[in-house]
Amino acid sequence: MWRRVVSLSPLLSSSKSRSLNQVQVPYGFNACQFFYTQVLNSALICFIFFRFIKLISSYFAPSSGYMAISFKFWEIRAEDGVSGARRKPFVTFVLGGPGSGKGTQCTRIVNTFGFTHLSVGDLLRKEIYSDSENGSMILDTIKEGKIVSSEVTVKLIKNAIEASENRRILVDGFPRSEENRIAYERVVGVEPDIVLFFDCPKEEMVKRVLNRNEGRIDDNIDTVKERLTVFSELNLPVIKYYSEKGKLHKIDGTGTEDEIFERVLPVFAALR
Ligand SMILES: Nc1ncnc2c1ncn2[C@@H]1O[C@H](COP(=O)(O)OP(=O)(O)O)[C@@H](O)[C@H]1O
Ligand SMILES: O=c1ccn([C@@H]2O[C@H](COP(=O)(O)OP(=O)(O)O)[C@@H](O)[C@H]2O)c(=O)[nH]1
Ligand SMILES: [Mg+2]
Repeated sequence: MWRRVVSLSPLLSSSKSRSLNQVQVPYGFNACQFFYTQVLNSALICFIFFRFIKLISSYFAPSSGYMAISFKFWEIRAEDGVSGARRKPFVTFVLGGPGSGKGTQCTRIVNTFGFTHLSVGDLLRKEIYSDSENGSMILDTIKEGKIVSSEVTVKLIKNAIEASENRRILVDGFPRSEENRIAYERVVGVEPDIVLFFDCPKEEMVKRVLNRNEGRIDDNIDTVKERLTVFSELNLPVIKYYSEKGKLHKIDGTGTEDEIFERVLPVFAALR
């Protein structure tokens, strides 16, 4: 009996237990040998079993507790700029000009597909009111319709992604320039999985922004004009980049909110 167990446990049978085995007491009760073989074997099997379950669940059950553990692992690796392969969060960038309906459609995607919505504009506005050292610079930049430096924005996004327990994340309104995009990839270490672009005529965007009625300092005709120029000059190249990479889903942003969402649904159909 002993011989059989020991021969099945090459990893656990130490040279000591093997020599004991060879010298004598192969059939007698030996507490030390019993521990090395039976108890440690069971522990090893349990360990391997749970590692296996964890690995499987990280691939097939994104919202499970095990996935949360895997996500933490990704965070640690992302610090080094290393892509965590399939363990990373599932990130969707949501792009479009001012008033194209990004925020509105994000709310629907959240409700239907369980994403967490990170509006980068909202993150920046929070900074203004939280008395942070960058507050006044952000306020001035938003008022002028320009783009806040990548150093500030990417840090806010990275922190928000790391704070999220949810693996599915919508990054709304970013990257707004090629420089933004490159900085994000350098700091966070991964590319987005999907990029949505709400394509809307300028006159419609201006009309929506001027009717938005949220008390925003940039919802006025002068700022919106500047934002449209910035959008054409700096944001369109980003959209082109993702289009060439085959990641872009261009959505017609005209019509009712319902009609637009109908066009969004197929993009995420596989995630239902
Ligand atoms: N399909 C639509 N038709 C008319 N108004 C819309 C539509 N989608 C959004 N809006 C309104 O237009 C304004 C801008 O929408 P929002 O989602 O904030 O756009 P963005 O985030 O791209 O600036 C909001 O007041 C919103 O309620
Ligand atoms: O990545 C970003 C996102 C926003 N902004 C600034 O925040 C403003 C408002 O952005 P938001 O996405 O809230 O506006 P929206 O497009 O939804 O109207 C922009 O015009 C920019 O000045 C920025 O600098 N970088
Ligand atoms: Mg918005």
